[in-house]
Amino acid sequence: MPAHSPKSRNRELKSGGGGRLEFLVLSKPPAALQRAASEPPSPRHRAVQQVEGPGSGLGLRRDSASSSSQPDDDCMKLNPSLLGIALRSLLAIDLWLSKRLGVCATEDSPWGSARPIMKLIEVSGHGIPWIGGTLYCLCKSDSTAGQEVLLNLLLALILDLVLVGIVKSLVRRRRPTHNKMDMFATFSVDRYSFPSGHATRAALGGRFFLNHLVLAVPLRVLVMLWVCIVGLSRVMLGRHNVTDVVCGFSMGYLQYSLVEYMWLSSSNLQTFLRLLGI
Ligand SMILES: CC(C)=CCC/C(C)=C/CC/C(C)=C/COP(=O)(O)O
Repeated sequence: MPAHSPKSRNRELKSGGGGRLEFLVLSKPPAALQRAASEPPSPRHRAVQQVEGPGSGLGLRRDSASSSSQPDDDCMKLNPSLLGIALRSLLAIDLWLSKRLGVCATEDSPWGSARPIMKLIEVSGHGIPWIGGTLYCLCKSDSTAGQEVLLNLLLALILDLVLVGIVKSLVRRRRPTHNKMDMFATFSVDRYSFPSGHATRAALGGRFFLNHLVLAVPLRVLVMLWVCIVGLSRVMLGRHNVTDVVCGFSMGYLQYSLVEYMWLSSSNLQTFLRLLGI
């Protein structure tokens, strides 16, 4: 008998033909399939429906009676895309890895004794010392070149706070469950974790330092090390998942490029300050 005869198709259908069945549905719904749709769901499919809930998009909802009225929509649901599977796998790896790396999440964690030093690193990447420090240096600076760099840094840090706040409130990804929320001076959006504001600031500030300060090689290495340690400490403290930090680094890196692109020269700044009446 040929492999794709109607009888063999029906046999696959009755034996719950798996992925094969999905292709048959995509091409043209045979009469046997429509009959199957009106039959009560098998216990296995009922269980899957309960686990995934409605709208999970995993494609096993073909069994529900209502689905026979919208065959085109069903075709989409029956075939989880490769991208979807890849994203789900990445997310699962991210959660697993972040939990394993969250060794300083509480005092009772395996590396709980290193928590104070991790929190010190957290302070070094916090917005208050960065913005406060830049403002202080700006007041103390007596050269036009220095003022220009510092004012651009200040604007960059403010832009970073705004952009991170916007992305956090759009994505609304919860912080890891093992995180103990004992951070100081947070905004309300900081209950969300994507992207890591410390990581964006570290990448932005690190690039700023490397490009605008004349530093000896050991100091340049130290700056890069600090950026990496800030990122790692976010995951070790349980504040973030790995993807929050990786995306935070990318976002901070891009923000620096944006700041370079929109760089305000000292003459522009003086006009700007005059407009503000300062
Ligand atoms: C000068 C002034 C008003 C600064 C505000 C700085 C401030 C409160 C920034 C928030 C920093 C923060 C807690 C970010 C969250 O970082 P994640 O890495 O946990 O996303």
